[in-house]
Amino acid sequence: MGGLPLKTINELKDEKKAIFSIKNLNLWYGNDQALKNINIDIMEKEVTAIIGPSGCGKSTFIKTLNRMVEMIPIVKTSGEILYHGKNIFDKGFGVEELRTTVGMVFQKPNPFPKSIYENVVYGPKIHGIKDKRKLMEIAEESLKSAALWDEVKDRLNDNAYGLSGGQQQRLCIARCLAIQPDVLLMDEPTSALDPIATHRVEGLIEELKNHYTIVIVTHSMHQAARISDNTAFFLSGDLIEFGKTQAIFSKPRDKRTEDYITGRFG
Ligand SMILES: Nc1ncnc2c1ncn2[C@@H]1O[C@H](COP(=O)(O)OP(=O)(O)OP(=O)(O)O)[C@@H](O)[C@H]1O
Repeated sequence: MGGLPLKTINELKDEKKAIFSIKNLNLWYGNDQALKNINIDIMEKEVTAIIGPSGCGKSTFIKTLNRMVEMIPIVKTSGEILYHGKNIFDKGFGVEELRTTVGMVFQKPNPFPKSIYENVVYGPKIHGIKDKRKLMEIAEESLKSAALWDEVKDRLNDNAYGLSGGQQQRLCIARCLAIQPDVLLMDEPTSALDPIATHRVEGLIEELKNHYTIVIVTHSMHQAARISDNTAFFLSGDLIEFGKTQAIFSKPRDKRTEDYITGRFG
């Protein structure tokens, strides 16, 4: 019987799907255009790094993915962002749900002024989980996934502000994981951390990508090269180049990308 040729394992591996498909995305703050006709696919269970000089639109771009940027009243957008095939800008699209499944970790760790435990179970409690045993299970699992459990298991009721910066950032990651997101947006998550804490969070990101899709804004070329699968280089609101990180860093197609990654500007 005839039929389609069997696919090799490598071909099957390459068949990851796009979680986000961004099509002709434009964004303005008042009259100033910050994103210009962006087209990019964010692939499932891969790390996509967003790089580029200060003010090029990196943060704006990732905050558009969970529609957080629209909290700023002067923001206008055009184009489409398909999330699992549905346009997030469509009327009736569930923004609250989007912000649950697309979690965000910020530059500076921002735990709540509550205990370590309460920080992690905050989201699940809001989503109606009341059972104490279930909440404890979620806390343990999330803290383990964020590689923090061993350091905090004996002091879950201590205030989160007593943790180091690196621990606070991993706690914020645990807080995101507790509501079972499928995407993690990270806006320079290690810029406020020392090299050892940075190393731990980078190791954690490599581990997390087995389960989650990650988009990370970074100013560190080394970090982008070390931890990402794909890299997007932005300049003045334009997406100059996007592709496999290895290719971008070894053979950039655009002279401007090359100048940026070799430190000639930015
Ligand atoms: N709330 C705002 N109101 C008006 N303009 C803004 C606002 N936020 C950002 N912008 C402008 O949009 C452009 C892109 O800013 P954005 O913060 O996205 O850049 P970035 O690449 O993340 O910069 P950085 O690396 O310095 O964090 C800049 O010109 C910035 O001044």
